[in-house]
Amino acid sequence: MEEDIEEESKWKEWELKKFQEFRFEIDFTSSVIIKLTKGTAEIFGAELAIGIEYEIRGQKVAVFTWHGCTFEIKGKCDVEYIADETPMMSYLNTHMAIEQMRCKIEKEGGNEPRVMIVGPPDVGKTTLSKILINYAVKHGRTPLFVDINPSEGTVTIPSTLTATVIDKPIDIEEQLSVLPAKSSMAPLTYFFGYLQSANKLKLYNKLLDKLSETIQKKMDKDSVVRYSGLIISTPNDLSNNSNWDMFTSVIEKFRVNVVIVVGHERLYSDINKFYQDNNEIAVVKLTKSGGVVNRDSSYRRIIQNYKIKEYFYGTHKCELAPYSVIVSFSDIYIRTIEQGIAPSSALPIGMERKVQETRLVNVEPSEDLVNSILALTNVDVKETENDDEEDDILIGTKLLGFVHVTNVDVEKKKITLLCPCHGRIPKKYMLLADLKWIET
Ligand SMILES: Nc1ncnc2c1ncn2[C@@H]1O[C@H](COP(=O)(O)OP(=O)(O)OP(=O)(O)O)[C@@H](O)[C@H]1O
Repeated sequence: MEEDIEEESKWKEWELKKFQEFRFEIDFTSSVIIKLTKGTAEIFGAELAIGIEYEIRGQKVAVFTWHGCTFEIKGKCDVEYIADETPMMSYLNTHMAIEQMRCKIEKEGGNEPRVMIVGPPDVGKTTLSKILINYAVKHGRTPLFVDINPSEGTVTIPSTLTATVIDKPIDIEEQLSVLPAKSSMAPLTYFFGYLQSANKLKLYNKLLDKLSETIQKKMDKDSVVRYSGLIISTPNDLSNNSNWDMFTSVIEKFRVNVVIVVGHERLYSDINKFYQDNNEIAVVKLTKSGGVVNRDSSYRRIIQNYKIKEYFYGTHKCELAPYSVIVSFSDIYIRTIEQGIAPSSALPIGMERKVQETRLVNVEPSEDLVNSILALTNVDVKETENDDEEDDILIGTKLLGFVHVTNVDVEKKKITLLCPCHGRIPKKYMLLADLKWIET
C-alpha cells in the first residue's frame, strides 16, 4: 500500500514517436499531473506547453504527437497505453477542408462551414468536435460550438441546448466546463428539461427553431463568427432510423453543409443516398478512434452529476462558493411541461386532442421538489398572461442560470434554494427540469 502511494508520487517518463498516442483514463476521485518535457503534443487538439503541469481529473483522454515528444506523468491512471494507430490524420484533413471553406468565403463569398457530427453512442463525436474546434482556434477562428445533445451538458448543466462562441483553445484541465463566473465564454442556453431528445420531440423541435434563429441573427451581425462557422454536436438518438425526419430537419434548420458520420457505415450510406442530388451538402465518413471508451448508463449518470456539481461549486481550478437562500412560496413562480395528458381514447366521443408537449403548467411547491433543478428564465412574472403565447415566450427564453432545491418546508411555506452566486432571486419565472441531483 505504502509502496503504491510512493510509486504514485514519482514522475514517470513516457516517450512517443511521431503519430503515436498515449491513452489514459482517470477516475473521478483521483487526478494525475502531466508535464511535456520535449517535442510537441496535444490533447484533443489543444497543445500542451513545455514545462507546464496540467492536472487531469475524471477524464478519459489521449496525448497525441505529430512530431514525437517526451512527457512525464505523476499519479495513478486506471488505464494507460500507447497506440500506434489513430484516425488523427483523417481528422486533420477534415479540418483542412473546412478551413479551405472559410478562406474561400473570405475571398470570394459563399457559404460558411456548418458542420454536423453524427453517429451512434460512444464513437467520439464530442471528441471530434473538440479537435475541430481547437484546430479552428489555432487558425485564429472563433467557431460556434452548438451542442444539441441534452444528455451530457458539455458546456453547462445537462437537459439544455447551447451555442458557445469558442475563441481560445479548450482548457486541457477543465475541458469545456463553463462556470457561471466565466462570462467570457457564457453559452447561449435554452432549457429542454429532459436528458433524451426523443422524450419530447415536439418541444425539442421547437427549441431547435429558436436556437437556429438566434444563431442566424448572431452570424448576420458578426462576420468573424460567421466565417468560422458552426460545429454541431448531436445526440445519439438523432442517428436512429426512426428519427430520420428529425435528422433532416436539423440539417435544414441549421443549414448544415457538411455532415460528418463517425463510425457507422450504413448511416453514411443512407445519408449519402438521401442527399446525392444535393450539391450543397457534403457527407464525410470518418472512422472511430480505437481509444474511444464505452460509457454505460451509470457512468453517464456520474458525468451528469459532476456537471451539475461543477455548476454550483466550480472546478478544482476555479472554486465557487454557492449560497443558500430561503424564499416564500408566494415569491417563486415555477412552470413545467404538462405531463400525463389523457390519451384521445379516454376523451368523450367526438372530441379530439392534439398531444401538447409544449404546454406549461404551474407547479405548486411541495416536498416533491426537493433535489430538483430549476432554470431561471429572463421572463418577468408580471409581463405574461396565462395562454399559449406566454408558454411560447417562456419556452424560447434564454436562461439566466440554474438553482437547486435543497429543502421545502410546507408548513412554513418556505423553499430553500442553492444558487451559484450571491444576489436576490429575481421575480422571474422558473422552469422545472426532469432532473434530480442529490448533493454528495
Ligand atoms: N483517443 C482517445 N483516447 C482515450 N479516450 C478517448 C479518445 N477519444 C475519445 N475518448 C474518450 O471516450 C469517451 C467517449 O467519447 P465521446 O464523448 O467523444 O463520444 P460520443 O460519441 O460523443 O459519445 P455520446 O454521443 O454517446 O455521448 C470520452 O470519455 C472521451 O474522452
